[in-house]
Amino acid sequence: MRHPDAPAPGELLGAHYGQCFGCGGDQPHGLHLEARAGEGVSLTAEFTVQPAHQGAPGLAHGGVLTSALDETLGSLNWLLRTIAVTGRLETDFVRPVPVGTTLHLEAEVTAVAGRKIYSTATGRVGGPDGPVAVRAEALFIEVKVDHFVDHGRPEEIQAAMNDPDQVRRARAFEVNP
Ligand SMILES: CCCCCCCCCCCCCCCC(=O)SCCNC(=O)CCNC(=O)[C@H](O)C(C)(C)COP(=O)(O)OP(=O)(O)OC[C@H]1O[C@@H](n2cnc3c(N)ncnc32)[C@H](O)[C@@H]1OP(=O)(O)O
Repeated sequence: MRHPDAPAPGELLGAHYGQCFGCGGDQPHGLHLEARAGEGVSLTAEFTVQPAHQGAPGLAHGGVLTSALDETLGSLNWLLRTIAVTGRLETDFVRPVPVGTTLHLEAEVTAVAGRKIYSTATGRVGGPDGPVAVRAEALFIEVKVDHFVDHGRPEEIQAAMNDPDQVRRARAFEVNP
């Protein structure tokens, strides 16, 4: 399943889009999640809960934690070199996550069937081997670049197509043997 041209284990994966809420470096409101390739079709990522991410006082909002899991699972696309979007995402919230906590995430693809990519992720607190705070199971569906061109707001699509860095990133996903 791992694409032969996938980033090597240990390599930082970078952002798939600068304005992405999950991983974009140019997105001031974002999570700034950084993912690193693992062995096989797996990866690790880290995200530190900021005061802007609160639900209850001093605690992370569940939807923000789900976004971090979604982004981590979506980053597996880099290893498959496939463009895919989240079709289904189920999250278990196991422990509350205080502001200031670094969530240590790991994700892996468990099966691929046609356009369907099944994956799982966990988020641990206190270190990469700490207790599980959140976990998720997901189904991503493979799409073509047209999915974004057809449905995205024209302003952002045009800006993305005029940005050589973005075009290079999108192409990296579309070169499939
Ligand atoms: C210039 C621009 C550059 C851009 C460069 C971009 C770079 C790369 C960006 C990546 C970005 C990632 C970002 C983070 C991850 C998100 O957050 S993605 C955003 C959230 N997700 C979405 O917006 C997806 C919205 N949903 C959809 O568009 C459509 O429902 C989908 C997912 C494309 C599927 O529609 P479809 O293509 O018509 O496929 P469909 O035949 O319905 O389903 C295919 C199969 O999946 C199954 N399925 C579909 N949905 C479900 C479901 N919810 N539950 C169970 N089964 C399902 C179907 O039953 C079917 O199964 P089979 O019959 O084949 O066994």
